[in-house]
Amino acid sequence: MRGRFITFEGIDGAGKSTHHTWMVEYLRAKGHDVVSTREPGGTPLGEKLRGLLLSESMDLETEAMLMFAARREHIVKVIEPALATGQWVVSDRFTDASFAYQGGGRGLAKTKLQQLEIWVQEDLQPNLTFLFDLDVATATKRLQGTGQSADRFEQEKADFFERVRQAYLDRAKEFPLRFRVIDASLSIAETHKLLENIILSDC
Ligand SMILES: Nc1ncnc2c1ncn2[C@@H]1O[C@H](COP(=O)(O)OP(=O)(O)OP(=O)(O)O)[C@@H](O)[C@H]1O
Ligand SMILES: Cc1cn([C@H]2C[C@H](O)[C@@H](COP(=O)(O)O)O2)c(=O)[nH]c1=O
Repeated sequence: MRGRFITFEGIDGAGKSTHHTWMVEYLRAKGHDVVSTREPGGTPLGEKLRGLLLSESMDLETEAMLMFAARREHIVKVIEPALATGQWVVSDRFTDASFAYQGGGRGLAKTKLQQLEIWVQEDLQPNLTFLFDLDVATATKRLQGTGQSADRFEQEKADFFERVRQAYLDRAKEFPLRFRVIDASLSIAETHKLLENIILSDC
């Protein structure tokens, strides 16, 4: 049986990596064979592209195409082979991030993103996407609390993240069957309970 493909999305600092890590452990404890991965990244080439994307200044269309180039490598080398053998793939970000960041945040035309999506993904879509929705001020405070230096995206201003947040919410409205919007202001323990209930009823 084909595995399930679950993605985690949200603005930087919303908590998706925290919950992604928890979900991978939760599913493994339930006996699933889980591939834990992330974007940009997930393959040796994808991780090299991630290094460039998170640090080098570049043209917006170059940025979008590099995100999708890393994604193509990820799909062909990791995601599809895993799903085909019944493994579950749990990814910290996927294509919704391109619509939110390059589309909403930076203003790249949606039609261009849609063309890249069809080219790179063919018929592949996640079975389930968790969107961690949080106000920008709280997300920024959480990021500052980690004490880590900010990458090229995290250095963007609040209005950029307001647009990214709105683009994610628009995307969730467009694909209501796939998305579950999570109030990311809940405590970590409350969120995990919520995720557990969703997984038990959906999968
Ligand atoms: N529900 C929560 N309540 C309070 N703090 C939280 C919550 N979820 C995560 N955090 C904390 O917020 C910080 C950022 O969390 P995390 O790295 O998971 O965010 P993220 O959305 O993955 O960010 P990025 O996309 O930049 O990696 C961490 O210190 C984490 O412990
Ligand atoms: C997949 C993808 C990612 N991004 C941005 C969003 C984040 O700021 C970084 C990845 O870092 P994270 O903290 O590990 O989530 O990349 C993007 O702009 N477009 C994309 O398609």
